[in-house]
Amino acid sequence: MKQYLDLIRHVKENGILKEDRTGTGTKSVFGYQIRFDLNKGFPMVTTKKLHLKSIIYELLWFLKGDTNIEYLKNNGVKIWDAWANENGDLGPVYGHQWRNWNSEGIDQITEVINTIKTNPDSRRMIVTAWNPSVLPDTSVSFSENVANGKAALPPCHAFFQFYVTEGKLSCQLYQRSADIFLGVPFNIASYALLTMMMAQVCDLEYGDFIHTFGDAHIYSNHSEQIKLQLSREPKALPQMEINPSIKNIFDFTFEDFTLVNYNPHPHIKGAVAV
Ligand SMILES: Nc1nc(=O)c2c([nH]1)NC[C@@H]1CN(c3ccc(C(=O)N[C@@H](CCC(=O)O)C(=O)O)cc3)CN21
Ligand SMILES: O=c1ccn([C@H]2C[C@H](O)[C@@H](COP(=O)(O)O)O2)c(=O)[nH]1
Repeated sequence: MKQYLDLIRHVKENGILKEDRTGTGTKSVFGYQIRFDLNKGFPMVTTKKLHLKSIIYELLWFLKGDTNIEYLKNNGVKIWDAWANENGDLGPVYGHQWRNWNSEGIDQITEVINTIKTNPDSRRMIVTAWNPSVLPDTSVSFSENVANGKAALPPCHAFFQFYVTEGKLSCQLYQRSADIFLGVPFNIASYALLTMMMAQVCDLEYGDFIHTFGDAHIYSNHSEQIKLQLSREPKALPQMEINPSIKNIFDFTFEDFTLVNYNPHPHIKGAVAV
């Protein structure tokens, strides 16, 4: 995961100190891109141990169109707890926009798969979670926004596009805001996995995952953790094995994924900025 360590070094060396919504403070750059050839191993950060279970269940939860944390909780995933209301709702976040955009019945995932299969040269194979009509009012609480039909948080991984060439499927993500220590390792693995799942159900080989960043930041309370990661020697990438019999994107279950040869350095704790 040289690409991830290079991103960290780039922000450490070129980042500007910047205040942020959470009041934590960040070192930030605007605009950066990394690329992973999905045939060269599964892009899981190895300089700290990642909780793959949370990544897989979160992705399956997005694909279900679910926006209540109950499913995540039932599977031991806590990463969205801080933003949900007392009923576990987050408002119309990622899953809602992917499967039922703007509550208009537009299933962007089904539509993009149909286009990949029937018109792979299309330059319009896009899924957008960004929906200006449900952006939260930052002067009120997360739960008040949810009560008003708004999203608790606007999407960070906001917009992605597919591309087919030589029988391979690639995906590029635009992430408007990126927490380099906590969020980004999850986001890389999640979109790499989504690209591989999409390739399998469209009978295509794996291409690249390209990750484009807007505001890429290191929170001030993550600088020791980041330093520790840079001191560690990266390990070889693991491989992700996916049950080859699944041919419908909505049929995948947790048991269909097996990560092999993942030998990371130990986990590093860090507080999440809310
Ligand atoms: N500040 C911030 N950073 C984020 O990455 C983030 C948000 N907020 N808000 C919305 C989602 C939630 N995401 C999160 C939230 C928490 C962890 C986290 O605490 N990770 C720990 C524990 C992992 C686990 O329990 O599975 C980690 O060590 O990776 C990761 C991603 C990504 N997003
Ligand atoms: O998938 C995700 C979701 C969130 N983040 C980070 C990026 C920011 O640090 C916060 C969101 O705060 P905003 O003020 O809305 O930008 O969460 C992430 O890295 N990945």
